[in-house]
Amino acid sequence: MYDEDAEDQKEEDLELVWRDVRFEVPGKVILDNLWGSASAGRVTAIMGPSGCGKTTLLDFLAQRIDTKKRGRSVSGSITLVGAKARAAYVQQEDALVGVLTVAETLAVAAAFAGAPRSRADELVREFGLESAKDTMVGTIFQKGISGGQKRRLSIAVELVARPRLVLLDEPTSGLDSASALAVITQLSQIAGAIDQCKECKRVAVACTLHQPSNAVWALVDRVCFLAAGKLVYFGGTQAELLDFFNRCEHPVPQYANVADYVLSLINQDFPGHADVDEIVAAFAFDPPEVPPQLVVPDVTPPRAGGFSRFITLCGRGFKELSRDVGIIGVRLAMYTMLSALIALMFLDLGDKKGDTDVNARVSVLFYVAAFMVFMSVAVLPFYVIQRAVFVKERCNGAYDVPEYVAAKFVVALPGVFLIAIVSSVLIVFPAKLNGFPVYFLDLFVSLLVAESFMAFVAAIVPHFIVGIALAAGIFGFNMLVEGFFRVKHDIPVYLIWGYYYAFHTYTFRVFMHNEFNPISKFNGPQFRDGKQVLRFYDMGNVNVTHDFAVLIAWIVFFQICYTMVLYFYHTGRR
Ligand SMILES: Nc1ncnc2c1ncn2[C@@H]1O[C@H](COP(=O)(O)OP(=O)(O)OP(=O)(O)O)[C@@H](O)[C@H]1O
Repeated sequence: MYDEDAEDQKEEDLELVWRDVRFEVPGKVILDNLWGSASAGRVTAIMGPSGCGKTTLLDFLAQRIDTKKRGRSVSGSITLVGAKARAAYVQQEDALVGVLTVAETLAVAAAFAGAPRSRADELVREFGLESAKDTMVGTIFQKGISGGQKRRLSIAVELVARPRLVLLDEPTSGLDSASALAVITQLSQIAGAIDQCKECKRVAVACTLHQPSNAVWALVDRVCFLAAGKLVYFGGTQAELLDFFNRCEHPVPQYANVADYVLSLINQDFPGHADVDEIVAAFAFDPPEVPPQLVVPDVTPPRAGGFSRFITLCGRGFKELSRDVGIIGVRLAMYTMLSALIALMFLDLGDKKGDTDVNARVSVLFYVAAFMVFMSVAVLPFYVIQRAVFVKERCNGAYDVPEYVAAKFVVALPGVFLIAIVSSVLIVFPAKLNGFPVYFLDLFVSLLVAESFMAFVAAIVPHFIVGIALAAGIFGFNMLVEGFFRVKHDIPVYLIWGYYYAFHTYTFRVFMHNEFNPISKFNGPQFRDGKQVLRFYDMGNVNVTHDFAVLIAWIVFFQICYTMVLYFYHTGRR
């Protein structure tokens, strides 16, 4: 976005000017030679009927259009005149961490930005969020603050770093008229730096708006009306506007809501609209001359150091983990219940030495390697839900991809450890299986592979339902070829690659080796000792260290894939 050069910080006001903006996708011109500006101290509204290109224009101004996509043509200039400035973009959808309170959300935003904690308290007051300060934002399990409070919080989060240019997409969408007025009043005050601190400077605010009430309209200083991607009007909201529509022979009726009137004139989706092309042509207005200095490189917003951002991410992640029953509580309950049932099913198995007991041991180990690992799919929806927050924060420059991935991995460790230890204790001791430490470590590392795989899958799928289907399919295949249903030398040659590729194979082999290698005697006619069982399953030469190394390599591989997908595909550019 827009850069701030501290050395060159000028005191004068700034103005963002856009000219000749054109955006075309195959078969459609979405923005057609638009111009306009947003200047400090003013609220500029971008308005027009649904689908006219408001969000696209805002995305263009925020440099969030993916110009490299095939078939697209994007042109036009954005010029920042006057002081160099830092920009903030508030997207239409609220992407907030549900289990944090309002105060915590702002404190985390302040920590990412390297701003003092007092800045968070200031914003709580400025945005009228004091009564909801200690209330959670809200999750699918727990109702939190209201929609209006969420909107205000989303805006406040982006203002932590005191941007000089604020772009907002539909800041009043879904709000009742009183809340909408409160939000625009706040933005108007920020624009004019009214009642603000002495280091506050005037701010340029540009936002898209739908149907403003008269009270909201009175707070808008300039308006840019669009229709089907074309500029219908840009200028003041009072005499200048009335004058223009008078000249076009569409005078605004006395006492009418001006915005409603203009919107109904230019909305070509319904009958009763004016000849929009005529109005567009009538708006023959020369764009203002723009001084030559251009300041539009990518912005790196002010932020704390990399390690500090990583610590903030870990702190927030642990809070999420401890508060969101869905992430770990439900999974822990599932694993505990299932492990207890396994223990009941295979009670004292270690004391029994018949052939059917060999079968029971192999079965329980296969079941744990296959199904207990499979249950990791439960975490996938949470990764997908968290993605929206990641994209917003990354796009707004709060942190970079590597620290996010590293923090997510660190945060996952205690939960996976807890699940693995609870499950291992509940199964190994009642069933009297061998080698608790290796059994536990195998389950722990395998669950981490599955967790890393889920993170990767969650990053590549459009929706978690697709992710669950994809992960279930791949896990199903892995189970098929891991050496239980058919021992390695019986797997058809065209599927043997699956045996080596499936990480389940290595989990199962370590379990088997750990269980059967120490058993010196079986009573059955088929098996005399554990080594014979291992040979039967083509696992006589298993090297536990090698298999652990393969599992760890899978963790690293999936984490790298996860990082790459986030880096290249979740840029926030549309
Ligand atoms: N990448 C794209 N490819 C194809 N069409 C697009 C693309 N981006 C936007 N559009 C189309 O361009 C038009 C303008 O979209 P935009 O979201 O900017 O409208 P809007 O004015 O913000 O609408 P609303 O008020 O309903 O949110 C829409 O018809 C949309 O479908």
